[in-house]
Amino acid sequence: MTTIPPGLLPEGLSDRLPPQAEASARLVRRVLDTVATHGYERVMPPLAEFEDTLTQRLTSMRAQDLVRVVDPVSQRTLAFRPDMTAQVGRIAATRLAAAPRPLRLSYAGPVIRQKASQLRPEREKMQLGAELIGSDSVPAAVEIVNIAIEALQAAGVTGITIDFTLPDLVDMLAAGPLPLGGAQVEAVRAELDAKDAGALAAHGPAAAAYLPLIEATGPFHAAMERLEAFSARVGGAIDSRIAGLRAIAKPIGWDITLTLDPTERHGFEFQTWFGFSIFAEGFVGEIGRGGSYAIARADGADEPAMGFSLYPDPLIDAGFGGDSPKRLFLPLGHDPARAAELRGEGWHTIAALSEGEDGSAQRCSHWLDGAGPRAY
Ligand SMILES: N[C@@H](Cc1c[nH]c[nH+]1)C(=O)O
Repeated sequence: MTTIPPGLLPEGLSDRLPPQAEASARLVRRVLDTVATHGYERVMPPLAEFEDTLTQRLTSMRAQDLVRVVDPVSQRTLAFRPDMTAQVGRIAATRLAAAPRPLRLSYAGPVIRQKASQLRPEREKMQLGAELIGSDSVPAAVEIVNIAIEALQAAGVTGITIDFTLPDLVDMLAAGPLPLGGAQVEAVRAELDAKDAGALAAHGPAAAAYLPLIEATGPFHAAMERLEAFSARVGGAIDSRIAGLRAIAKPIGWDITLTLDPTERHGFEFQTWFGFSIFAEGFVGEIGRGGSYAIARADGADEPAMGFSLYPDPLIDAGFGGDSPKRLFLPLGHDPARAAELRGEGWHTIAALSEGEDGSAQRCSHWLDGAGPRAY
């Protein structure tokens, strides 16, 4: 058997080093502190759990996305969590089943997927977020979207774009005013994903009726007008969804760019009537996502919920939040009380352990010369 070099990690798993590890922790702290001010209390589910309990709560959690291991203790298959929302749902449906609703919970931690995405090679990602359990109403969506924005802004993220979507729109239309056969639904969804008008029309007149949805994409207000015109043509079938989207958009600040992609479903496998993606200027791919969904309760009923998750790793990789504090070298024999004061003022101190140490080699910009810091 060949030995594995000590520095080699499995594909898609990596170390975070200084200063990014601290930048990541700081961003997580700021986001969670902000959501806590809105009453969201933190839960810490385990990194792995029984595969069955992880996949039961959210219908879209497909077993093939999971990294699985056989637990030598229980002899059962365990899976690493690919998304903490499912775990929060399990907690809400079991241990906190009797807690008053709406229940507001927050979380942060690594999640692991079997396959990396097309945009990023990592299989382990930091995920953090908030879930509002007990409602999937428009006011719940307003709360969740605005807290997501506030938390990102408090962490220093600028140039935020929110892209709204209606994840179950095609299903709803296919079951109502624009009927489609079983196989046709999938074909229409695929062509809408590809925004391929020609291919959509080629599936026949029933499919072609969905063409205006391709046009109802882009900057929010113009796209909403096209969606309204479409709704009028199908007997006002999606008027209530449109009113919901308008109500959610209304309180969002002018500094946020809003867009609409009503049939976007990538990443919205379990969301119901409302979904949104979060982008930050200069970063490829989403940095967050959220929406409405249903949690399966122990009694078989579904409980409505609304939430968001952030994936801040792309921001951290790009150096976001990496502003390192000033480092001060403390020579042997320094005044510990003065050093404590300076730490209180924001310095990070690096204390000499032996004679002859060089503070600048420890990346210190200053050293403690008597009572005050002096630059190298
Ligand atoms: N956890 C979901 C987003 C979400 C949170 N709550 C509802 N939806 C995701 O990462 O795709």
